[in-house]
Amino acid sequence: MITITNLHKQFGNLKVLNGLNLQITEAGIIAILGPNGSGKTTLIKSILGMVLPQQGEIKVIDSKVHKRYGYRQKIDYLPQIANFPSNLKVKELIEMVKDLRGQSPRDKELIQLFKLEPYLDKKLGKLSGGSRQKVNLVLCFMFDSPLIILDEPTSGLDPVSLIRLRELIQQEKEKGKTILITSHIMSFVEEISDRIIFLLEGKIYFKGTVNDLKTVTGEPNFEHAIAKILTSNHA
Ligand SMILES: Nc1ncnc2c1ncn2[C@@H]1O[C@H](COP(=O)(O)OP(=O)(O)OP(=O)(O)O)[C@@H](O)[C@H]1O
Repeated sequence: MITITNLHKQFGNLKVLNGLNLQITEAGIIAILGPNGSGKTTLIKSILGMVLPQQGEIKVIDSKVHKRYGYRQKIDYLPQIANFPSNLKVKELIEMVKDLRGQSPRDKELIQLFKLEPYLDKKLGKLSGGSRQKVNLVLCFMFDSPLIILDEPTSGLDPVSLIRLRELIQQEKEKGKTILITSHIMSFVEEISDRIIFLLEGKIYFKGTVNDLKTVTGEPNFEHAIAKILTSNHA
């Protein structure tokens, strides 16, 4: 599904990705973890062709991504920060995205799931952070793509919405999709992930299951296992 070879990305003097190699061949839920600033979003944006690396090759669903964007039709993406036009109403934005994408959407079901009906006539600039995130989720899950990339999907959600999101992600996984996800909520990552990828110093430091990480670090608690990697590497 995704093959990344020798990926280098720096912003000015700051080396963020430094010869990163990654292969994702199996479907399922894969969490991309790492400390703040370790390059999770940069990696995701490189996969999406939104960040152009200095060196390296990325293939997604058998297409090389360099300056070709057709493959994005096969990806549903939830950005970490959604810059919605503040004067647009929720329903107007949803309609606009539906027109742009031109695929059959399932917006109604998702609006119901996240209880967004009372907000459809409200302007996006007037919504709370959590409600904006729910709109972001509706836009992302509205289409039926084989690859889903979620950058901090849990951001701002209340516990009930978190449970609904978790169920939704599980349902998408059961359809045989590949789902990449970043989150700083370790309990969410532990519950949902089939595999984790840990980024450190511009490379993949660890790849395996949550249980593999616990074994390798000798820490039965997931949060402590992550902390052990960070403290032993002075990250
Ligand atoms: N467009 C840019 N211009 C300059 N520096 C950038 C740019 N985008 C990212 N960076 C820098 O690259 C580094 C990696 O950023 P990135 O957002 O990929 O990290 P992250 O692992 O997703 O962090 P977080 O956990 O805080 O979301 C950071 O130091 C960031 O400031």
